[in-house]
Amino acid sequence: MHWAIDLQGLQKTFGEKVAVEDLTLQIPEGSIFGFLGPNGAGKTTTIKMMLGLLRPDQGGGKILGHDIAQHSVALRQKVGYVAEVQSLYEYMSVEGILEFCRPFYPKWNRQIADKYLKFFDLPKKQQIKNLSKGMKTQLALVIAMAPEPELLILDEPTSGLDAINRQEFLRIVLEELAVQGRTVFFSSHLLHDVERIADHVAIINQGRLIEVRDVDQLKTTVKKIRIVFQHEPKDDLFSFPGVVNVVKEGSAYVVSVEDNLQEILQRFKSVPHFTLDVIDRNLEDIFIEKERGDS
Ligand SMILES: Nc1ncnc2c1ncn2[C@@H]1O[C@H](COP(=O)(O)OP(=O)(O)OP(=O)(O)O)[C@@H](O)[C@H]1O
Repeated sequence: MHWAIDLQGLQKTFGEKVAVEDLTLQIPEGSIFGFLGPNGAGKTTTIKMMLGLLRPDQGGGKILGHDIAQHSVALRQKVGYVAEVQSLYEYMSVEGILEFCRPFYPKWNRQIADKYLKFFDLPKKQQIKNLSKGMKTQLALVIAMAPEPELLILDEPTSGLDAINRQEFLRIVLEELAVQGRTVFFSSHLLHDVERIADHVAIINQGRLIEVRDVDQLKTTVKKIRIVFQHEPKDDLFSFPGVVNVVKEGSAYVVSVEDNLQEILQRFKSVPHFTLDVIDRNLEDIFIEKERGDS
């Protein structure tokens, strides 16, 4: 397996605050990877360490095979990055900044830049300082896409965009990059966006990686079973690998399952019951449960 991103024990502390703690994460080439977490979880700090913009206190890693500590130009030319807050030269015009960026990238593709300028309807002559926040994000994406990056890193890419532009933005990420087998790493706290486009997802909270999952697997094997028994079941009914949480809601037991779904269903079905329902847990449920530390 080739890893596009291979991070080993990354750690960063600001004063007393451990922003990222012993983070190890490997992301296969060609995946669309959603990096989920609430505000202050450590997403931006992780991304900045990946890009060599922040030096880790401990640990290290490789991006597209390049050591992150080396700040290599070759790596920068292969990675597109859209920051959470855009720091573009405000005095330049839209076309001016594209001309400015072009010489840094041997693979800069003018047709791609033009295509997205048109697509987002960005005014070429407009000064950057007069663009809205969403337009700046769109321009940053144009700049990140034009060099045909092997890896695109997006930090909360949709936060400044309205709903329609968000959809379009995500569609581009999917159509242009995923189809070509490039890797996309994007952070978000919007579960819905992540669920729609990511094939893998990691959840980070308080600097710690809580979970890394395959989204399809998550959707097929991670379920809740809601069951109303005819008689109170024996305690050991729920002691089975894959059962991660059991909550009593009125007369029903709601059992969170992460593995061995079929076996667990058989087990429950063999006990006299009135009703048994299998309920999907979407990322949001899982995320909230993990946040609370329920499971
Ligand atoms: N330069 C800094 N100096 C001090 N503390 C910092 C610095 N950068 C980040 N932090 C702290 O580290 C923690 C992680 O911040 P980070 O920006 O990585 O989170 P995030 O997940 O990207 O959050 P958000 O979604 O709000 O952008 C926060 O508690 C933040 O206050």
